[in-house]
Amino acid sequence: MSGHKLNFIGGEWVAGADASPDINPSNTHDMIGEFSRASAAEAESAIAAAYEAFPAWSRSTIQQRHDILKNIGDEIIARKEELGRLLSREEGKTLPEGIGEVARAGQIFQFFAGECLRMAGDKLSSVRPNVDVEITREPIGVVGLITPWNFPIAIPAWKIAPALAYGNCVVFKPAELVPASAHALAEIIVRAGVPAGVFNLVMGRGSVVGEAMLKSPRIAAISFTGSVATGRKVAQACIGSDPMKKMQLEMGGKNPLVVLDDADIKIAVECAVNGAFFSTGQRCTASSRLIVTDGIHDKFVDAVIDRMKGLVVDDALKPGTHIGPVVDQNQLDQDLSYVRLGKDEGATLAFGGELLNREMPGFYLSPALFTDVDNRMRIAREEIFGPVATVTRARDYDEALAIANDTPFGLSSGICTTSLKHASHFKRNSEAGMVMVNLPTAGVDYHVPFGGRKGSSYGPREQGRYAEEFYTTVKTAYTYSGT
Ligand SMILES: NC(=O)C1=CN([C@@H]2O[C@H](COP(=O)(O)OP(=O)(O)OC[C@H]3O[C@@H](n4cnc5c(N)ncnc54)[C@H](OP(=O)(O)O)[C@@H]3O)[C@@H](O)[C@H]2O)C=CC1
Ligand SMILES: O=C(O)CCC(=O)C(=O)O
Repeated sequence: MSGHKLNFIGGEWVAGADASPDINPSNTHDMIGEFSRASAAEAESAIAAAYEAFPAWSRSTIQQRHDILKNIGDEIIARKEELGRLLSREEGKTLPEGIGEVARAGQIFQFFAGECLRMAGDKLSSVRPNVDVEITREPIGVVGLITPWNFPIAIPAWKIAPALAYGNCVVFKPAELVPASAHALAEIIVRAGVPAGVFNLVMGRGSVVGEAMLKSPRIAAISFTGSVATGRKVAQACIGSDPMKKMQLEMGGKNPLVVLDDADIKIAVECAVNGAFFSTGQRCTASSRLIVTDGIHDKFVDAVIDRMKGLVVDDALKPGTHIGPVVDQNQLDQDLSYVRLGKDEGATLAFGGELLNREMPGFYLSPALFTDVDNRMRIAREEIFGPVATVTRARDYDEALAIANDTPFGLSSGICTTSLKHASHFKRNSEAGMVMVNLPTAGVDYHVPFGGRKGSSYGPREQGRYAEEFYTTVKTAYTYSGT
């Protein structure tokens, strides 16, 4: 196991029980490196180290926390090209997307550096005489952060940065598919001067490391992003543990983009293609359901297909690539099985959905567009998490809105229209946590809340100043000052 990258536990870089290879999905002959895989016992020592470090870190000054987070953010931004290349090599999003994601991670750390200084409480009069009431926020303790593979640095950043900013200690378990970005981030965090035990990186399997975190009574809260199935397991474990854990779950989406007759067609096509297929459709905010009114339907579908014909699917690092490979064989199998299912369900595969050969072996799939899709079909209800989108025809705005809301999910939604009346009505009546007007459903700002409703999310919002709701606990103090 010599030469493999190590976990960071209690202030030390330590080898795991074994190691696993990190493979480039654009070229499966390219191994990025080998990364330690922790055992349950190693996960427990990370939790113990975090638990021990918590009393001192929770009392650290806001200046200390600010400086550490700012240093982290500054280094990430200064190295965005190099780190973006690493991210694109291991996850398969294009190089501009990889660099953009790294820059966003840096901005998130810088934002939360500022938030340390802005932490505030409330001072109120009591309903009783000579009594004052103070409401303050305190850190919650050790937080376990479990992240997915599709945003290998931005999602860890938007969990780690607020966790540290508000005085919590962190045990971070990245997805096994993307350890290189997580490890690079950990090196930066360590270099920025975080005291021993405050931040711990525990790479390894969800079923081993993740489960150990869920079982531990020393972890006060879990923030998870990933699939609905795993999210449910996390929720059950958090409720079942003693004491119960606070939890924040970000799960899937089946996000509608409504296109009305009066839409600017160029904007609508760009929103659809970007939202559905960029980042290989592997975004929980992807516009996987296009809901199009009668008058524009045929013109819109033709224009989207024309645009899709010009999309270059190739090696993520190659200049000119618009869409990189699918992340791995499992996800590719899932995407292909939904393409088969769509045809079996009676939808029309209007474009794509084919395996592609490129110079090197990788998981290449042409983006797929289904038309004649009934919203009851499984391809319109279940998250596919690949470059596969459906088009459903609607009579008018009212029917389009009803179809948009008819889903078990509620993460993001969008509408393309030039009508202020319809845009305003949609913003008020869309059953989603994030609503976009003439913008793709994916691609969000880093300083405002992120999260959804229904089956998409559970618990307080992530990101922006709303993040403090999850990463702090409220204390109400009463003082009697005498007569
Ligand atoms: N909403 C979103 O942003 C995402 C949704 N997905 C959806 O999930 C599907 C499967 O992707 P997958 O990566 O397997 O998603 P998972 O939900 O399984 O993985 C997300 C994270 O949870 C960890 N994990 C897995 N099992 C457990 C467990 N029992 N206890 C604690 N942690 C666990 C994973 O670890 P490890 O991977 O190391 O085993 C990973 O770090 C995708 O096809 C897509 O539909 C996936 C990613 C992101
Ligand atoms: O759309 C975005 O910018 C973020 C998407 C995301 O967080 C996700 O897919 O998990």
